Amino acid sequence: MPKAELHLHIEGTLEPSLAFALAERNGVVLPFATEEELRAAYSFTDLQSFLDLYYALMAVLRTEDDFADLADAYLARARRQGVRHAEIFFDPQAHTARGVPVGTVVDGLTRALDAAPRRHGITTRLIMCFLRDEGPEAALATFESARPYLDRIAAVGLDSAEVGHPPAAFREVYRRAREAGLKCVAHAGEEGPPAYVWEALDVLGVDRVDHGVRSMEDPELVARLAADQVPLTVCPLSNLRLRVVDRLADHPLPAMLEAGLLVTVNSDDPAYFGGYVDDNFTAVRDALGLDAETLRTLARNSFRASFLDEETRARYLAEVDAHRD
Ligand SMILES: Nc1ncnc2[nH]cnc12
Ligand SMILES: [Zn+2]
Repeated sequence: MPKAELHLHIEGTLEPSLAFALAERNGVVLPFATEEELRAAYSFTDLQSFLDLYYALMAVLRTEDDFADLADAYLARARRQGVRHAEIFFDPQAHTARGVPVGTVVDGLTRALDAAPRRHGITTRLIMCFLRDEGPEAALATFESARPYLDRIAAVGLDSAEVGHPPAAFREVYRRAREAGLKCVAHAGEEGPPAYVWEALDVLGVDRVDHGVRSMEDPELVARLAADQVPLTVCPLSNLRLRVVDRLADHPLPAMLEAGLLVTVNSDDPAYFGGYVDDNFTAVRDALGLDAETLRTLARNSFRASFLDEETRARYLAEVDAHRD
């Protein structure tokens, strides 16, 4: 099924094999002797336990080539999963903190993204995320340091440790982003309460909410999201691995669809969570008993919720309608 992926951290596509290859290339010593040892650490109790490993492993990403190789490897895999369009997050602060300039990151990623239509048959957008646990001043400094690259960036986002870091503090950086013509998204309602989703909508003015699954605890919020058809980028295998849900069979995805929300299915950090986007489609189909029409709705939603121009969006939607299993 043709689909768009709208919630994908490029750093979360760093597979153990590439991590070890880049460690070797850059002379970085990892605190794991083998790929098996590293994989054994992929047992998470919550978001923070994942983030600790996610940031640690980024030590191997140092040069423009590293970022280009990382993105190209993701795009090759994504195409095999039916992805025709990808809107890709990156975390500049996770790299500048280690002395890697934002320009190195953007140049490497855009080298792979620019080649993607002809190399992989995938169109892309780039979304620059701020690390909410680093605070609003650091986000502002990051935004200003990225100004020379904004013509290659479609949107800003907000990620990292959610609880205790509500969206409202980031009002000014989102105002500047919108003023610069960028779209706005934010992680909210993953581990954080519905109040954070309200703030993302009303204070930051986001065009999409990333995750948003805890919105289901607040009927008024559900009504608002449905009325405005605010897209939610849901990541089922991520929610399972980070213990947002105990079992995939308990996932609120069917209730979200039932409530008329514009829901999409995505992979978040596929190298860590046991599956790329089509694996997420298959997992929810099997665990939640979703039928073929519902899966097609999810694929249609992914293009409807994208930042594509209308003409390209219509072309992809026609591909979904023409698709036969
Ligand atoms: N699921 C997630 N939530 C918040 N920040 C993240 N960074 C990478 N993956 C994330
Ligand atoms: Zn995410």
